[in-house]
Amino acid sequence: MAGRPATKKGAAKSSPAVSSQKNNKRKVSASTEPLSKKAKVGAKIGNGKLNKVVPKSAEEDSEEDDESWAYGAVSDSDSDIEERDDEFVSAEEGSDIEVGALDDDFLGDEFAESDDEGKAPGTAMFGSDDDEGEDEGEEDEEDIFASNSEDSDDDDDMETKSRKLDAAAKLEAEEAEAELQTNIMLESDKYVLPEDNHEILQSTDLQVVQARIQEIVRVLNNFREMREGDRSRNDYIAQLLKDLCLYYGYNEYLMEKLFYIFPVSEAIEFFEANEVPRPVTIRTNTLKTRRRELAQALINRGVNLDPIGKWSKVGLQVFDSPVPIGATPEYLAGHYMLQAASSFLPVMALAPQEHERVLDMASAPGGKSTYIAALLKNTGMVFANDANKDRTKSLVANIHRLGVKNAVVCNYDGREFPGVIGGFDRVLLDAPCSGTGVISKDASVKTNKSEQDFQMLSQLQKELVLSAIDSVDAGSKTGGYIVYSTCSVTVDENEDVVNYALRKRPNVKLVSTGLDFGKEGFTRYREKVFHPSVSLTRRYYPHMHNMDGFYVAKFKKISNKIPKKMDDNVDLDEEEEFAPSANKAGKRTRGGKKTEEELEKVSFNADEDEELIRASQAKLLHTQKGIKLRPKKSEGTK
Ligand SMILES: C[S@@+](CC[C@H](N)C(=O)[O-])C[C@H]1O[C@@H](n2cnc3c(N)ncnc32)[C@H](O)[C@@H]1O
Repeated sequence: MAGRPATKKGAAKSSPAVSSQKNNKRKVSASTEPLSKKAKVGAKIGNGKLNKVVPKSAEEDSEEDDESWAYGAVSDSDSDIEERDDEFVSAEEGSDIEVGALDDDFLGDEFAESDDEGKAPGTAMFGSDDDEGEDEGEEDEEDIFASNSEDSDDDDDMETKSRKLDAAAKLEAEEAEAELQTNIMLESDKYVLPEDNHEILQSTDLQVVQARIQEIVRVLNNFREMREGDRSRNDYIAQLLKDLCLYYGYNEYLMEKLFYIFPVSEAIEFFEANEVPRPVTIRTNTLKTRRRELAQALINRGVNLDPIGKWSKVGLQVFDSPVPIGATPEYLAGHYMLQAASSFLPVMALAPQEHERVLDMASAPGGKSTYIAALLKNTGMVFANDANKDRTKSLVANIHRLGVKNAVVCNYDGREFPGVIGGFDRVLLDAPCSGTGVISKDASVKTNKSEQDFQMLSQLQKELVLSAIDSVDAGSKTGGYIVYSTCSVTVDENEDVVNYALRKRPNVKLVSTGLDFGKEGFTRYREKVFHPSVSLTRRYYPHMHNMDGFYVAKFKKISNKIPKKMDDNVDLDEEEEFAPSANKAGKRTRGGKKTEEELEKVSFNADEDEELIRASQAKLLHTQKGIKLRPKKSEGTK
């Protein structure tokens, strides 16, 4: 088995469990500040306190309520890649918050962490946020939240107690570690793998499985000392994967894909965090109100809330509410959007500037488009596109509700851009994805994704990201940026796509997302090696950041010219060769059809991709128009 990805030291630190299904409750958990010591969703297995949470049933589709997320291209229900309207999970088990009938764009999106554990994320990350006029009155805001917080003394007390407990636990762990190093290993400490598969298959008792998981993790973490005889690491891992599938209910393919993203103990934390709902969060619509006014209005209705964390000036975390948070008068008046904290991140990375033209290529139901419009202060233009016509209904509804006046809603396959219109200052591609970052919202992801789904999604994402890049004007005075994001944690849908874009479009480079928390994107993963700049991208995890799993990458387009031959071995350090020409930049068609020259430039014709593209087009024709193409005869076939 190939080696696991290199991770930063300390990243895999296992933490005491603090999560429970009540983790939305202020007294129990922290805010959606990136998790450090506080509120870290925990390795309950490691602590022998595993608490199985019954997966939620799949949410019903709802036109009004559809949430912004993942999935399937322009395919319909027979597609392998389904399109789903995920919505805010109302009345979830363990949550006191009813979202109500009108909830909208939750998104299967998610969240982030600090690179240095325990380091508070910076406050002033985004110039554009400052423009929202949120600075003044911050003290007033604090007063509001302080008076809303009956528990603040308790919290202080709890914090002190919690610090003491942390210190005691640390000491104990150090002592235990020291003991391990000095004690002579007893034979009985070694974990003997069950010899025959029959026995393994029959041991479906979750307590037995849980105990075995604990044991194997213990052995893997101290392999030299604790392994039995000449058993290999792979023997133990094979058993562990089986047990994890059984325990958490994933199919083997997905389990393996997710498992290798993390060091062993951290993988367990990730799976465990997927069993717990993320905090309920809302985004203040600054086109209509300010955060402190909104907070006050909701507090007056008995809502218990707090700012989402220092990293956002518009987010609020709702701990509990006596009223459905998706049907308050403030909600109906468009003062806020129900939106996962993680889904703020790509828009913050995009950092749209007033008067710009921005394309949101896959935008329904509009959580991010409406945030972009708010940052533009209703100036400039947001093209909110989505390939799924049904989903554009909720997009339009949200645009109206939130008072967005600078949006154009369109319904194209994103791959048709920039043929539809190009020359944008910025493009957001919040791509359709597998949703592996939002398993806590939709447990069906655990079993309904096959290898083929991942291949198709990754292919679609690659095609879309090239279109997104080609739709931006490198000569934009204020912009020239593309943000790619997904609510998935798999490497195929993230680093692999970004690396592909770098190879196929040497006229872009990766730049910092401007998000000062989140784990670095991988530059190697198992047998794959990516461009070093992929470390500028950011990963967000439920167990680390208490947000949905998410990924954000930001490109800067440096030229409108794409070299004719897109050589896979192109040396990205030679990108100067394609340095922008200010004159040519202005030539990009605005609002019209692509010229022949442009079509040629953006054509996607690498041999290696031909078959996949053809398959994807055939599928599209079949699902959309009912046309079935005959399989192409390969050479030599009669
Ligand atoms: C993650 S969701 C977008 C969520 C949205 N950005 C938001 O914040 O509300 C992905 C969207 O991509 C759309 N989609 C799928 N295939 C597409 C394609 N080929 N072109 C454009 N949109 C597509 C889906 O209909 C879905 O609405």
